[in-house]
Amino acid sequence: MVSYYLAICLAIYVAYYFGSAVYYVFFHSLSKYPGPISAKFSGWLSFWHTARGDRHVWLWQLHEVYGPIVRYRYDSVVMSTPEALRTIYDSRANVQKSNSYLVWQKKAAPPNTFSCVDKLQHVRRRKILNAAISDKAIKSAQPFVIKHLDRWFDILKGKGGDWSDPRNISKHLDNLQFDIMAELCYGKSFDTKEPVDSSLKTIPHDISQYMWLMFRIMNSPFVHIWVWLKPRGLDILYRKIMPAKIKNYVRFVEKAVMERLCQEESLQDKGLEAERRDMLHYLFHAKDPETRQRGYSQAELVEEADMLTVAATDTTAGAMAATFFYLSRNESAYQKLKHEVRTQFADMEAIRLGPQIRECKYLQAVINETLRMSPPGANEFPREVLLGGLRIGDEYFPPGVIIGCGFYALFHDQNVFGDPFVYRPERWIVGDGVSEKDVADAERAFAPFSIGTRGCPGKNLALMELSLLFARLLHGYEFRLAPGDRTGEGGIEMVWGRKSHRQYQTKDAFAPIRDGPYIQFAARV
Ligand code: HEM
Repeated sequence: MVSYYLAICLAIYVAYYFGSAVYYVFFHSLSKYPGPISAKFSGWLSFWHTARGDRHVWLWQLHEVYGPIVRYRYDSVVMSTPEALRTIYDSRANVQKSNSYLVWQKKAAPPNTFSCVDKLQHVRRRKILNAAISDKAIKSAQPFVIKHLDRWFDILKGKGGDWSDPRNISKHLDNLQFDIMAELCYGKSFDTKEPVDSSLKTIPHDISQYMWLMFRIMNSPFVHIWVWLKPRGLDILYRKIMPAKIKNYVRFVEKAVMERLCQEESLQDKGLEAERRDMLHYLFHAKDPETRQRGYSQAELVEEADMLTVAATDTTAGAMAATFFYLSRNESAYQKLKHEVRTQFADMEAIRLGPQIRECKYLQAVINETLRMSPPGANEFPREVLLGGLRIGDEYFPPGVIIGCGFYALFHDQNVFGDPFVYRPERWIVGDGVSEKDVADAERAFAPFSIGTRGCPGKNLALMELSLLFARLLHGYEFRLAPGDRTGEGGIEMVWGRKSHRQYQTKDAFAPIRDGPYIQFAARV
């Protein structure tokens, strides 16, 4: 009897699956768009590439085969034109983050700024966050950043004029960036970069693993069920079965933030000014622009500080690792950058935010070109079209459709960049065969921090860190690729789009999962 009912259930399920497949392939509003046949009625192909870590490359391949608009899931399309980029992520676009972002919320409430989907709720949260990561806050963060950078150079450099042992730069940068963000967000230096054993050393790695897991869930065919179950017991269950390391980390963050908040509260009660002006200080004092009351409750502060650390660690450390990869393989770029910083600044002390560093055009070009070749945010940042629909050029997308622009794919579009797999910082500087129009066209197709109200609030902090790191390093030290190292390179045996040994290969987990290159350091002689 049981097997009879099971057979009926299975038959209903199979009939439903085939019925909906026919609907999605032939009658859905996206059926006119090209794409792989299995992607037209399911999400499994997208999930398969997510699980392999090559989803960003796969989206690029799809555009190469099918053109600028591709249906890559039954309910989703990607576009790879500058116009699509500028329309979809514009503040006024009639879209919101897709519901799949809800997988990133640890608890249903309070949501953090990143995973908040509701547009109105996000506007309020974002205004408060902008006040906390203002230019003033970034300037106050500078001494903390410099302190960590200089100590990091000191740890990595060799003795005298000798080259140091080869260092896996990804691992060292994870620890550097985590120390910087912990100092800014939790008000504590965790010193995971120090050459001593510490149980905290693996935390950046644990954060990457957490992102890798969540990104796979976000792009899985069962994401809607996951999101539905979250407030219905899944969050509690997930917290229980969370890997011990992540659990420890979450507890650790809560404790650190609470301690720091107590300090701020006690100073406020005594009417004293805080000496430490880290990001947590600004988050604590951030006001809701409408009510003029404190912007965050304690629970929201913990959530926001944690979110900032996660959002900042792998993205910025990934961009730094990629810059090491490209500079250590491009002698001319390395020499030009070294020449620029050594002529622009009399000594390392002078290397700070300000007009002098803004004049380092080659430094900015190196950063741009790295973020183009290896964008830390490489996916298509999916958006749901809202009531009223969305028009992009001649295309109309009805409400409910998911739309995005694959950042990696667009930044490697041959129509815009000509030689997209070649590392050429010069493409960002007018002169030497590069016209103003060339630079303007490239800039229009390039937004590694995204744009609009959901663009990255940490952009200036990340750019400050990248500029200070490479300007100070090349002023006071030398570095080179460890002889024979090939870690992180593409290769002929890899999939189409990963074949160049001069491109840094990463796995997309919303932020990049990476390894190498191995770098040697020496003091300037
Ligand atoms: C090179 C480094 C970085 C890159 C390339 C980058 C890129 C991005 C991109 C593309 C987005 C949009 C994501 C989306 O639409 O889903 C984003 C959002 C965000 N980023 Fe960054 N980011 C970087 C560093 C940082 C840093 C240092 C912080 C914090 C201090 C940060 C905090 C955030 C937050 C909070 C959001 C969500 C904003 C919102 O939804 O309103 N990021 N970032």
